[in-house]
Amino acid sequence: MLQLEHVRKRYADFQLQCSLTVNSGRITALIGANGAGKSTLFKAALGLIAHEGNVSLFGERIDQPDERQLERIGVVLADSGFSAYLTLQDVRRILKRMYPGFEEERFLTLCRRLELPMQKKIRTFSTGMRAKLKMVCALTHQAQLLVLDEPTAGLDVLARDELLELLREYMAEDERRSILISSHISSDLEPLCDDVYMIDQGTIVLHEETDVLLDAYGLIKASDEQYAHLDRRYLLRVKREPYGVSCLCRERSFYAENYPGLVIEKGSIDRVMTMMIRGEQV
Ligand SMILES: Nc1ncnc2c1ncn2[C@@H]1O[C@H](COP(=O)(O)OP(=O)(O)OP(=O)(O)O)[C@@H](O)[C@H]1O
Repeated sequence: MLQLEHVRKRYADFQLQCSLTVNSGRITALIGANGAGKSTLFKAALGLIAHEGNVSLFGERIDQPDERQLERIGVVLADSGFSAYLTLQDVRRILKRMYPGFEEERFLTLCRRLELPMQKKIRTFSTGMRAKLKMVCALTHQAQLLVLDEPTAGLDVLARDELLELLREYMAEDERRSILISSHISSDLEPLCDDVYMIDQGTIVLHEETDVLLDAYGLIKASDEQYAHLDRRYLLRVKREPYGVSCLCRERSFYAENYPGLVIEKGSIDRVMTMMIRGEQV
């Protein structure tokens, strides 16, 4: 559905250099700290910034998506939005002109469901209301692919939950749809996404299926002596701790079976991400 191959973008103090694939029917998450390069990757994928490397969208190599392709993508970007002087009635009219597939009824229903007032100017909207509006716009023109950069940024836990539910409903409606979504709140993405890409300083440091990450990865907490005897085959990162070392491993069950008494915690996106960035290569 969307493929980035060796995409490179250079700024004065930063370089993005990555490959990433969003497959049909999948929710793919891009996780990274502030400044890791998430927005730059999204902009490169959408042809909003010049870059090297290849981007394919809906099976076609593109420099910039054309109108026809854009109609098939629902986008939320950090710095996108409508003029603050418009109302949702205005937005409804604009979307109707922009998108042949605009679903007016769904737009109205979602605005009601998310308690977005039709008559008020957007400048009176709170941060959360603006975030909800962006999502409504992305969800109401029969897009096949959603590209969502931090769609839940600035939202409280209830509002985040509401938007994540909308994404689940969107996917349930058609099994060929896909989502690329970024966030630095990994608890939002863990139950939602099928694939996780972790990005650090412009480079993808890990790509894994979420199920594999949660089932097979683990965090070993070992004394120096225990560490000295550990089989290193599946150790990915190690970090010094007051009690000895913590190690990120794959094949958690291998260590559990072969080293009884060793403390091994289950993997989570946060734990894996922290170790991939802060830990040292084994
Ligand atoms: N137009 C630009 N000119 C120069 N540097 C830029 C530009 N846009 C982004 N950068 C730099 O690229 C790096 C990555 O920025 P980017 O916005 O992609 O990160 P991010 O992962 O989206 O961060 P955040 O989570 O804080 O939004 C940063 O160091 C940023 O300063």
